[in-house]
Amino acid sequence: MRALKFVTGNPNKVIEVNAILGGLIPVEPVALDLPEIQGSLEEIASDKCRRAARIINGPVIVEDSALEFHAMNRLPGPYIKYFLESLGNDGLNKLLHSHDDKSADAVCTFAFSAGPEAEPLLFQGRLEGKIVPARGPPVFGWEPIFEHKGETLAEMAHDKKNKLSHRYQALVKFQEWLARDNNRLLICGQE
Ligand SMILES: O=c1nc[nH]c2c1ncn2[C@H]1C[C@H](O)[C@@H](COP(=O)(O)OP(=O)(O)OP(=O)(O)O)O1
Ligand SMILES: [Mg+2]
Repeated sequence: MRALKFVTGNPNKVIEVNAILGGLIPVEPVALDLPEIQGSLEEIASDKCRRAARIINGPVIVEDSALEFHAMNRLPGPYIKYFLESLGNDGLNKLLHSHDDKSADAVCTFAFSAGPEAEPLLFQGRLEGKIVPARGPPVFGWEPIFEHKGETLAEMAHDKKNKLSHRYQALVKFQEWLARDNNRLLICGQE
């Protein structure tokens, strides 16, 4: 089977995507941190995917992750990476100090393109939670401050995160699409 290229600068995403897809299709990471436009989650993921398809010149996936604070009209949203780099998990908590509503959504938008001429297809997943002072190992991004049903993502066992996360929800939709028609065969060829 041909491997499907996954263009991302984030090794933690690669680990999770491989764990979630569990060998259904072979995924080959391409370590590139592509530029990201401003816009809706869908516009950002589609644009990143078009850039990736031009570079790879063949089938490719990318994903964009957002963190939406309900009290802040869903900001930082797709700009969470820069907020996290500038403010840290502690600073992200402080943004919500004056708000009673600490609820937040983690959103993952996967985009697949068959090649440079093709329009990207989008698969989005969402996980509800709330922003709390950091708990658990600070290994991956904002995991320590995103609590879902009493546990932060950093405290949660990896197996468990990978069966309920925003990334999992998005990949369920991608797997449904792969299972339809001959889509998987089209991308990966014969076994
Ligand atoms: O499950 C997650 N749990 C905790 N943190 C997470 C998660 N997923 C993404 N993150 C962080 C990484 C980055 O700080 C930001 C998303 O930004 P985002 O542009 O999508 O990721 P990135 O630039 O690291 O990699 P890429 O090259 O695929 O764009 O949220
Ligand atoms: Mg990025």
